[in-house]
Amino acid sequence: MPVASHASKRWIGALRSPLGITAAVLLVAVLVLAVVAPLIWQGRADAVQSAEILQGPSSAHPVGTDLLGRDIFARVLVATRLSVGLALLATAIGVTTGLLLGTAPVLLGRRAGRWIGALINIAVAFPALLLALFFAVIFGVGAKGAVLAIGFATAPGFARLTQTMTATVSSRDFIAAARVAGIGRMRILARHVLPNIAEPLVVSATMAAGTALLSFASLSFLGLGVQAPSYDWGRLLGEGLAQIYVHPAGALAAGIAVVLAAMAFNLSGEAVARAIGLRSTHAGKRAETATDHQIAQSEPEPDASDQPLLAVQNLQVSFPTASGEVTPVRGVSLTVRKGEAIGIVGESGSGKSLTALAIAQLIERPGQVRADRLDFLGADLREGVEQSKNELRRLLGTSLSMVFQDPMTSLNPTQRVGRQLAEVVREHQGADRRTAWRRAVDRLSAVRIPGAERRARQLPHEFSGGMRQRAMIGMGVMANPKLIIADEPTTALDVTVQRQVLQLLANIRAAEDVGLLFISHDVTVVGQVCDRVLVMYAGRVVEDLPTEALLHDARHPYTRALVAAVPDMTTDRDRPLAVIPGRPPDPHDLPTGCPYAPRCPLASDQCRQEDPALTTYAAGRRVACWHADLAPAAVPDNRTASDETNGLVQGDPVASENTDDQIAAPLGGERP
Ligand SMILES: Nc1ncnc2c1ncn2[C@@H]1O[C@H](COP(=O)(O)OP(=O)(O)OP(=O)(O)O)[C@@H](O)[C@H]1O
Repeated sequence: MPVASHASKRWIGALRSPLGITAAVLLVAVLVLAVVAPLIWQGRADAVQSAEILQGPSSAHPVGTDLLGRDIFARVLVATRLSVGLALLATAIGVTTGLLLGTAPVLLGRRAGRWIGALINIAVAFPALLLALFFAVIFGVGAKGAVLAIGFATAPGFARLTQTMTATVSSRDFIAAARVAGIGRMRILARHVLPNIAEPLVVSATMAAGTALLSFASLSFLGLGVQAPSYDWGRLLGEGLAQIYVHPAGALAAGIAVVLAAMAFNLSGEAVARAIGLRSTHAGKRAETATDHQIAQSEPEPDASDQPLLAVQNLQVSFPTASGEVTPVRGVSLTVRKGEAIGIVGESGSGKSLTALAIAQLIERPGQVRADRLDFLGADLREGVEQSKNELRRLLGTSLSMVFQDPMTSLNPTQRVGRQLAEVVREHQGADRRTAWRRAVDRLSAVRIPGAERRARQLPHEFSGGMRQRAMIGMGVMANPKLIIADEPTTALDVTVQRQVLQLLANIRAAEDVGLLFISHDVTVVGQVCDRVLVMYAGRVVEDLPTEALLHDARHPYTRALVAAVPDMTTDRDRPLAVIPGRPPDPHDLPTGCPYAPRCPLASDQCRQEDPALTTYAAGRRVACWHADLAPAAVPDNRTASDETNGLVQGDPVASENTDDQIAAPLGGERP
């Protein structure tokens, strides 16, 4: 298989390098000696020969003899088992404890995680050897105490590393998708988090073994580790040091053994890191060229006939700040019916994504979601409302899909695509492995991935950007969702692939009668896909209108400015693109009155003093503007001449101020 052969080539390459060869030879020698040395040389090492006390090196005793005439070389070889064995045991204790502490935030939730994080921070601040000495005193003198001491001293560093990497992986979209899919914490940890952090952990563990070996030798040397009559390298070093002026070779032998064994572990860690480093560079390059997003998934639930799929009233999302609270979503109301596509459009920061995340129950503490109503398929999703968590989890997991935007984080890079799709039906429908796999291949074909059977066995980096996105949509429809929430699903794609993906979403909606909540900053794209459009500004819906009305009958000056900023075939290409001047307000510092007033060409004193409510002025049409009636009823055809009326300025969006927040028309975009 190409993946396997590629991976094995890298490992073979790393193993054949001078570093790889040295590390492998040293490690194998140390491990073999640890096993066989006591079997072969134990008798010789323990044989007391009073006639040969403190002899120098000779052919019979290569590094001489000790105070009791015992052969030091044989003793150093025999001590390999205890020295290496105890170091490995201490490392295992350290790694396990570190893993448990580092993954605690994922398993126990944020609050417990914060306490444990604080504990780790305190522990990490102490040098490991100092901690080892501290624990050695607590656990008592002897090998057992030293193992525990070194193990617990290793744990904080490992916990910190695990915690950091877990947090990084946890913020990626495939984890959010798994959570929407209702996959439990333990399983997310085992299937999605640990495989993605395993490689650096293995490298650190190998290097930690080298450090544990040195620490153990130090404790034994100080008399806190292995006690007579047992002996390890640390103890032999101590004994040899007493005679160093008589014959230095005796002391050196144990010292060299410690150095060589520690090198064996550290170099092995380096070699593994290099093999992985090659791989990450490769994967990174592939990922850079990829573009896409992601879905979580779903499964059929009997639908209550004409009840809306999703009913949201006065949704608010807040976060605590140093001076109180900021509320980036300030009272959004919307309804999505079966088979209906609703678009949410607005500039960056208007609260579109937070609205989607709040609906999918993905706002994490300390974020707070409040709503007068938040019903999905008749179930009340609001926090604190008496609901069985398991039922809610199942409902969201089976009936709601999320498609995310981020091209880099859409699929779990360590799992084959087919397996990721199959997991959805295995989790919620208890399908057996083969059935789930067949369904995954079937869904990949349904989203027009050629050679679905073969592709299902590949890893995400082998897919092109558009293909990964289609695979994500395939995952989204693994279990027949009732609602798909797509957050900027085509932003990172080129125009052709974008069109294919939009078509695919439209087909799925038509064929499966799925509701779609489609979020985009691009009014053109929303116009192509949706039946209705909600325009968001500063955390509120400022206009709600059918897509047909978007072009010629929008009433809010902001909507009109968004539409007018999109170039079309009649746009004068010699003039710079039109942009909306100024930037959206900061949710921390909203102006009094209508938040759009500072940018609005129609703003009056009333606008600057009173915030207009979203008001229904015709069936299915709502607007929040004091001057909705004054606004020209349509965008005139000659948009260049009318840009001023729409509040646009001519300017190079790249060169002008506040570029990021302005709507620049997509290249090659079409009018809705
Ligand atoms: N965890 C958070 N804590 C505090 N503020 C947040 C948090 N997440 C988002 N915000 C703020 O909420 C506002 C709305 O964010 P949101 O991501 O919903 O915007 P958006 O309209 O989706 O923009 P974009 O198109 O760039 O994704 C932004 O000002 C953002 O800085």
